[in-house]
This record gives sequence, C-alpha cells and structure tokens, in this order.
Amino acid sequence: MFSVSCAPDVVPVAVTHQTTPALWPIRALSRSVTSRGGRDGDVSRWGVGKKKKKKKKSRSRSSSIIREAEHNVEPSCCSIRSNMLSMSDFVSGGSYEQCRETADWLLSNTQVRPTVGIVCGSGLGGLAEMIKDPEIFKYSDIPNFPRSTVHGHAGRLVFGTLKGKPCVCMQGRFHLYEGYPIQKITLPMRVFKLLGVETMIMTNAAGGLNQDYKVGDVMIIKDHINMPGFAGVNPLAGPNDDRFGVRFPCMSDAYDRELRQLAHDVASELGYSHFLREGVYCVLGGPSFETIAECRMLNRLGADAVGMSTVHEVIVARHAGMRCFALSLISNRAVMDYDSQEKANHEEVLETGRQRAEQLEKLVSTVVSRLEHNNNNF
Ligand SMILES: O=P(O)(O)O[C@@H]1C[C@H](O)[C@@H](CO)O1
Ligand code: HPA
Repeated sequence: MFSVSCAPDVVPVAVTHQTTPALWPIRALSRSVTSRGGRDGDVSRWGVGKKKKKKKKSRSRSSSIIREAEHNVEPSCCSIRSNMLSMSDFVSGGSYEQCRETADWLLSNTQVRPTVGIVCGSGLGGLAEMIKDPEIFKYSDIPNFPRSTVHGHAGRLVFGTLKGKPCVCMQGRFHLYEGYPIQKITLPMRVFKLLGVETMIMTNAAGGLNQDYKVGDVMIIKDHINMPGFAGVNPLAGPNDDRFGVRFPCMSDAYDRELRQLAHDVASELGYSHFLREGVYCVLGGPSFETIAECRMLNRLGADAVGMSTVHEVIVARHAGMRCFALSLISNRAVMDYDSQEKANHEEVLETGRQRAEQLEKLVSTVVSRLEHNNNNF
C-alpha cells in the first residue's frame, strides 16, 4: 500500500459537501442580472427546476440574440466586435466585461501583480499556505466569482509571493458537476490573464488508470482527452472574443514542454523521481465516479488518469496565451476488475492529498522558483 510521511492537511473545509440541486436556481437567480441584462450563472439550461413558462421566454430571448448576432458577426470567424453585442448576452460567465470587472476589482484591492497562477485540486489547498504575505479574498466576496461547493476546496483566492514570485492561487476550483456553466467555472483563467498572469500551474486529484501507477504517484500531465468536448461541452463554444484569443486555438502544445522538463529535473533533485510519472489525463463530467467498463474503455483509449477538472481551465488558459503546467496526484486506483472490492470515494481522495501534500508543495514551489519571465507569447 501507499506509504509516505504524513503531512498535516491544512486545507480548510468548505461549508457544505455539495449544494442541493434545488438550491441552484435560487443561487442563479440571486446572481443573475448583469449590467446588460444577460444572465449570469444561469443553471436553468441544465434543466434544474425550470418552469415551462420561463423556458418559452428564454428561448425567444436567445433566438433573438442569435438573429441579432447573425447580422453583426464578422463572417470569417464569428467574432464579436466590442461595439456590438456584449459577450454576456451569450455567455453565462466569462465574458470580457465580467472578467474585466473582476480583474479591476482585484487590482484595486491588492498591490500584488501576479505573473504565476495556481489552481489547487481536491485536498491540495495546502499549497496556498506557502504563499508569503498573503492577501486573501473569499470567493463569495469577489464580483462574478462562483462559490466553492466541494469538500476539500476552501473557496479562497490568495495573492502573495511564492519563492519570491508574485502569484495568485485558487484554494479550491469549480467543477462542471457543481452545476455552473462551463464558461463560469473557467472565468478565473481569463481574470488571471487580465491580472497579468503568464504561467498557470494546475493540480488535481485523479484516479489511476495506468496499471503501473500507484496511489500517491504524481503524474505530470503531458496531454489530455476532453471527453465532454466530444459532446460539444467546451468552454470556448459560443462566439469567440478576439480580445482573449483566436477562434480555433491549437491544443497539441497545451502542456508546456519546458515546464514538464523542469518538473522532471526538480523532482530528480528532490529525490521524488520514484513517484513521478508523465501521462495523459482524461476529464469526465462527474460527479459519479466511473464504472468498471468506463475505466477499461478510457485505459484502452490511452488515458493514464481520470478526473473531473483541469482540462477546461487549460483550454481557456491556452486560448488566452498562458503557459500551462499541470499535475495529477493519483489519489486512488480506478477500478478495472469486476472481482475487485475497491470503491472510489472522495474521502480516500482527500486522504491521499493529505499524505502527499508536503512533497507536492515542495515540487510546485521549486518549479515556481525557477520560472523565467515568459516574453515569447506577449
Ligand atoms: O478538483 P479536482 O479535480 O482535484 O477534484 C477531484 C475530482 C472531484 O472533484 C473530486 C473527486 O474526489 O476530486
Ligand atoms: N475518477 C474521477 N475523478 C477523480 C477520481 C476518479 O477515480 N479520483 C479523484 N478524482
């Protein structure tokens, strides 16, 4: 079994395990109206608690928006110019205006000008505790930010310096299964871009599909399979906003080669190579863990680990020209055998995070300490 020196888990626990679906429409309504009357955080399109009458109204509104857009878009790439429709008319989160508002609010409330952004995965929020001179904002206090609803995701944005580098760290992320629109869960990436972030570092907990992997291994993500994307669930779906990036961003270089090499070098220096892996991460929507048949299929498709996050963030970050580096902590083995008694569960995921926290934090902070300013993309 996995055995490493235990590090105390410093992750503050979110208030609720999960909000009930019944609360989503209420939350959405209370945060719904943007300055242009667009809906913010509208989960009604997921079919939760929607009334028939309202459905008709929103359908006619969206079809009129689409009609209007058809007359206004640039035919080559469907981009919207800033003097035409607002992105918030289409996108329930992540529009330029919303991100600008959030970034400006943050910039006026902190002196830190981060060049590095970090996202902490389930049970991995201890990384944020390494940040010096922290300035902390609760997600609930930040304009346009969603709330964290998952145990092990504290829901705080921490500004400060990590090994001398100005950074901003999400102590807790958002997931599709929480009921937020995909543009909303990736809004922080665009906000980070507007804050001046050049390099994104994401961490997550994931189930190990590769039969050579052990619980406690740390996998550098070299590529991903965006399973929801196969069904059109992509954070960039909808009109493109050229102020962030191009209509059709390349993803074959999503995970920066130099940063991956740097992580290998650092791991070797720290004596971590025996638990360091490099592989392919597959994202699913969750929240149910995978069936045995699904795990077998994903493994045959070439995935080494399976999870419920990160990929959407990487797509939006790459679209905006930020370098990405991502790590998966193999928190449990994906069950591939019908005779197995193992059952995936969130408590095991958090416990593995606690046990590997110290090394993961050291690895990430040392990588950060060696980051060069990235002038290439800007
Ligand atoms: O935020 P991450 O991807 O680390 O969280 C994983 C996926 C689910 O949210 C949860 C399952 O235990 O952990
Ligand atoms: N499956 C999906 N997501 C996960 C898992 C898993 O086994 N472990 C941690 N996050």
